[in-house]
Amino acid sequence: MEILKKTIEGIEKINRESMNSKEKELNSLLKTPRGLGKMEDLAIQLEGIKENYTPDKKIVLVMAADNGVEAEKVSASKRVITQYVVEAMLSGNSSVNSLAVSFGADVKVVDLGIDSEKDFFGIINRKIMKNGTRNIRRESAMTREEAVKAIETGIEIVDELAEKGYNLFALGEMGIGNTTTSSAVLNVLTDIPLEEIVGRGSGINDQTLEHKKNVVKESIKINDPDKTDPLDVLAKVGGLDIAAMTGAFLGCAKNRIPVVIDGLISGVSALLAYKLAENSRDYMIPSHLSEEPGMKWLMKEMDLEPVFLMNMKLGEGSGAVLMFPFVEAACKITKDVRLYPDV
Ligand SMILES: Cc1cc2ncn([C@H]3O[C@H](COP(=O)(O)O)[C@@H](O)[C@H]3O)c2cc1C
Ligand SMILES: O=C(O)c1cccnc1
Repeated sequence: MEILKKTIEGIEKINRESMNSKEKELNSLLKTPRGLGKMEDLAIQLEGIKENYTPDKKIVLVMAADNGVEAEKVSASKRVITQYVVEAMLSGNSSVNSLAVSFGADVKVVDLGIDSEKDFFGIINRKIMKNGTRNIRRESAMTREEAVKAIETGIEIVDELAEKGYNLFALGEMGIGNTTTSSAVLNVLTDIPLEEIVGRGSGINDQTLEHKKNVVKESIKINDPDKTDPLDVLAKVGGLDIAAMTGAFLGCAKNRIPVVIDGLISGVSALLAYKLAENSRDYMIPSHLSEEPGMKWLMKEMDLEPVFLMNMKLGEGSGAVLMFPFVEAACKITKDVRLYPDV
């Protein structure tokens, strides 16, 4: 708990003065006022995070773990798919790797609780629960201690990677069943009705969708999480993947590193980080509007606006990494564009 407490205390607001001077600089360029729209907002945000910021080393950090609720048949895929996809990621052959190569980013995967005895080559092994979380339809996913440990693991990993020079992060995940857990967390933390949140995840049919909504409803009823206590909500109906991403969002904010949000699960983790430390939102950059219905509500809740409408519904950080070239370009505007002449 000490690491989490210190991290929360260490997250500062981004620098208003630097942002104002960047805005002035952008307004002095040979273009229409605010002509570059959101690219200008991004340039201003990045300057507030760090003066003269430019991305040097870019990374998609994937938090992987299994979710006990998979036993309720809420996903189109079997539990074992978590490890198959993780193995593909580690050999450079999952969807996110394909995109990351184009955008010059590394991909690293953390095992928080993949239900497998395998020694995955190249993984960051930080297993907290050997077989993944417990089934939220029956009991708490984690104890509060386990949830805090997973958050703190996320923080520590960001610290280690920041030490190695990574200064632009995208946060993704892999864990069959995690659109169920993240929908449950979102439903408890907001007043948005379940009908508006629960979606098809990795591709379920109408009948399973109704079943999934019931599982979320019953899981919340059985665990009765305290909506005013984000850690209680996370521990009872969340997951290790969500917890570790929550920590990573906090860790990036503490290290003054910009961090891109991916889809629903990444977004729910961002929301948890925001609830734990309001200032952490200043360091977050939205990317795409996932097709999971909860995503648009989640963005509204955080007062963020996604940039891409790509019809993506995958996770892994695949939508977030698309934002990397935009971050790079935003940093260059005031370096490259001429000043407006005095005429
Ligand atoms: C082959 C495959 C690759 C994936 N990569 C990410 N996910 C995504 O799907 C899962 C969430 O959906 P649900 O809640 O329905 O299980 C997560 O693991 C997420 O990362 C995948 C899913 C599959 C099947
Ligand atoms: O929004 C997401 O991140 C998402 C959607 C479907 C499946 N997996 C992840």
